[in-house]
Amino acid sequence: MPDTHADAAWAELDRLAREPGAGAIRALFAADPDRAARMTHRAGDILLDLSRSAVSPAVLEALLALAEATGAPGFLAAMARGEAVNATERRAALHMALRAPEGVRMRAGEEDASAAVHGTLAAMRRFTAQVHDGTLRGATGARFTDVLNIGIGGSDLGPAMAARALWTPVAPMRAHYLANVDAHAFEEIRARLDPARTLVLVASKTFTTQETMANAALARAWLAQALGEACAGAHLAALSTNLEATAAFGIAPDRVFGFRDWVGGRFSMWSAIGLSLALALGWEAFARLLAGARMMDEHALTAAPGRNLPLLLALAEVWHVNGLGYPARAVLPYDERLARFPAHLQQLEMESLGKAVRADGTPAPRATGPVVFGEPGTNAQHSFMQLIHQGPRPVPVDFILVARPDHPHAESHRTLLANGLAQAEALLHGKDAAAVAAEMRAAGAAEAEIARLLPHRVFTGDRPSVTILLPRLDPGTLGQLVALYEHKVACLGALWGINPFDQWGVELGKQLAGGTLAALEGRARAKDPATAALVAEIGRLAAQP
Ligand SMILES: O=P(O)(O)OC[C@H]1O[C@](O)(CO)[C@@H](O)[C@@H]1O
Repeated sequence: MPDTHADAAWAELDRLAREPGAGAIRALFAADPDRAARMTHRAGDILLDLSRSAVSPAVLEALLALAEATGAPGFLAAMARGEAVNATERRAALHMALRAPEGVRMRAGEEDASAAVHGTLAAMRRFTAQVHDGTLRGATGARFTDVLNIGIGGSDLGPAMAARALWTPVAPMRAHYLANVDAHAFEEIRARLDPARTLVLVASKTFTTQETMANAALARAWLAQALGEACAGAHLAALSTNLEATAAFGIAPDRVFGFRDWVGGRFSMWSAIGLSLALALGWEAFARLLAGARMMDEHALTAAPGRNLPLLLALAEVWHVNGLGYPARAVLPYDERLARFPAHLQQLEMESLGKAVRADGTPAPRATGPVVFGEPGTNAQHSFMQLIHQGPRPVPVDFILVARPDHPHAESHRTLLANGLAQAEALLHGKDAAAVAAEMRAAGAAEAEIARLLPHRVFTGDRPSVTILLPRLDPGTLGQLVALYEHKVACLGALWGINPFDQWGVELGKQLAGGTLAALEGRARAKDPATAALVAEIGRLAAQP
């Protein structure tokens, strides 16, 4: 579609944003008693309630016109066709191939992506079975009980999140995740591990990431010291696209599980990067995770725009960010098992959408990805929710609720859900001055006291949220949930015209770290005066007894 169509769609959204009452959500409910039902959509096991978003029927129409004009649904289709949608790096973004069943053939350019994927899955499955049945053991003959995944960013966050969400005490192995180059993290994890029973996975797409290589060296030295130099290899495997580097690190080729450059780091938990999940949760669980994601892929690729969950989620974000100017969004899973889900989304969304330049190199004329942060409810309520209820700028919230718990404490679960539902209600309805005054009067407060506290106790309301409801948390529903957000990110890339699959913004700090390391080691002087002064002070403090 020519840009003029997109310009016209944006102009209509800008016009709607200037209308009095834009963003007034209670008025939308007042105007339409069926809004809750009308704005609730389902796909697979997922229910998405957009009724408490600030999207009005007119805004939705304009947003759908924008989706058509920017070719957002077509962008997902181009991804699935293996086109080089990652324009700056001239690559496909074919994570959908990682969860496509055998028989569905997907290509990345000339390459038969599906053949590569199923070859790796078969190798991962064999390896997992051999570890579980004891065919593959540690150097002392002990069975592996623990898997330590060493990786960072996309080589850590997705698997760490899913392991936390899905692990149960009856699972075949325990999984541990080491990401930070801060060796306090290594020391803390190794204190929990028996090297004789630990399988170490070095997870790095590039196999050059400084943090991961440093931690891998620490882990190998730990294994060598405990078991002998020659035995360390029996405890190591690699998950990477860089087979030369894994060989140089000394990992035997049959211990290397590969993937291709058309798998972006933050979309890679379905690839060999997910091996820790297969080991810790069992192959069936990993397969169900993939199948869940596949279900969402099919929905995203085939559902009409007005019923397409990832697209609708993306469109609501466009309205909140561009129409109403809300610069952040909070993600609140009301399920402790999803404690790392916000961290996964932080990378998925902010590394993908934190761009000020469009895919064609021109400046993005509008705001793009918002700040994303979150914590599990109810903990968040006793932390940053004050700002979300009463801060000057609304922060839309994604509430994620799970209907059925996997524990026997029904009352705790009802309390948890009641809190999540109540937060969404409080954000929407707020509490006006009359209600506050009446409440205080009923409690016997003096008029002067009411006047003094009234401004502090008023809630404006009309603060947007969306609610995602899962029937239960299991590999299938988690796969659907993660893929929902992956496709939302891709849709936003298309809507904003930015490339959601590159991440040049992380390069500069990496480059400068080399120079600052030289300064810390006394081999060079830091160029930046503030860094030079801090390096000197660090040296002085570190030398103190
Ligand atoms: O898997 P690798 O190559 O070690 O990279 C880890 C992470 O580093 C980044 O490239 C940048 O932080 C992420 O995109 C990626 O997930």
